[in-house]
Amino acid sequence: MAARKAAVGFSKGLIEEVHRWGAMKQTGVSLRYMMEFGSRPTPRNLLISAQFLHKELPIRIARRAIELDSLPYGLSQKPAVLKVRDWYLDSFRDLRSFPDIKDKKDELEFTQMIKMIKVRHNNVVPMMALGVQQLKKDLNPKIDYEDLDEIHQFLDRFYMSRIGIRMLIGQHVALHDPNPPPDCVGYIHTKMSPVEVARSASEDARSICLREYGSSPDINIYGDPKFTFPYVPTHLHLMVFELVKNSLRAVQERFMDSDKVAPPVRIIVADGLEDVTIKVSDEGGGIPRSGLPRIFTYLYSTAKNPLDEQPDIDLGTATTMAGYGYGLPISRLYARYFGGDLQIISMEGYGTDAYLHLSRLGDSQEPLP
Ligand SMILES: Nc1ncnc2c1ncn2[C@@H]1O[C@H](COP(=O)(O)OP(=O)(O)OP(=O)(O)O)[C@@H](O)[C@H]1O
Repeated sequence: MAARKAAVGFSKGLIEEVHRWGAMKQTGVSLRYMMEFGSRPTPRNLLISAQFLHKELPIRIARRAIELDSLPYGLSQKPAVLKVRDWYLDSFRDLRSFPDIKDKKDELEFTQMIKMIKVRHNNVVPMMALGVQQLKKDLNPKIDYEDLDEIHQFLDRFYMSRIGIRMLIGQHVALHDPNPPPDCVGYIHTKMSPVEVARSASEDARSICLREYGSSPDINIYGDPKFTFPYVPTHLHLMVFELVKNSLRAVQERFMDSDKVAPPVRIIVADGLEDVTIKVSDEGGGIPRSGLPRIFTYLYSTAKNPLDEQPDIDLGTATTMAGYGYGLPISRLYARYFGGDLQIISMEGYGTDAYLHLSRLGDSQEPLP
């Protein structure tokens, strides 16, 4: 990275520091630990948490900055990717130039700073999507997507790391809330009802479907609404929303011109001892077996990237990832982040079942790419 002209504005010393920190070991945290630690947000614990982040965030960010700079096929040189890389370098510099955190005043200032870092990185996903699109334009039409597996693997690592960084920052910031909602520890709801979250995510997906098509299939949810377990509702909401949106679209497309009534999308919530599993089933015609390997990739999307036309639009408020073809791969990362997983089983000619497994124990460590 040191020799590259693109790293303009960043001193040689800083780039060397990035490499030093990028080689240090990352420390993962489990959901259970975040919950137990966060349940006592005393000034002393907030101080410990800030000191941990002061050391941990630059390590994680440095690794990403280095990787962003060594991507194959010239992806690192795409303007959108350079921009993302610069955001990572800016944040690394901000963190490293912050002095040791010794008291409450330092802690509050540090919290403000990481809050700002989180905002700086809001548009990383669409910006990287733009970079990938710029690359695809160069490589077309001879592109062999199998060769791009390296880029797919990189994006999986990159977005997984981003989920972790944003979780750590968001959690620390949220612990400062003087009046947290009942049963909430930062981002974690200690008594989250998956049925309730599935209901709310379904309603959101349904209203998008209504807006797009003028009508929408029904959604039936089966499961005990009183069953709860500790999880991050925003993560679950995002995953169920993406799955239901896909199902609604498939059913709608299949039945809108037919005189048959569209069959409902069915959501089943099962509470096992190890896993809570949420199945989203539709009769939207399924996915051909030959197409299945593609559905979890970042590189096949045919959707237009809005940034391509208006590079300066504010995506901070836009619906996340709408139309990038990122719904499934990103949802799977969210599931895996806390030790779960996402599987898609299809019956071509009939429909699709998505199995979303969430680990109930909450003691799996963050995956740290
Ligand atoms: N339930 C389903 N039935 C039929 N096809 C599906 C279903 N779920 C996903 N697919 C197929 O998999 C592709 C990838 O889905 P994914 O959610 O990752 O992206 P997308 O829906 O195209 O875009 P985005 O979610 O970003 O708006 C879809 O475009 C669709 O072709």
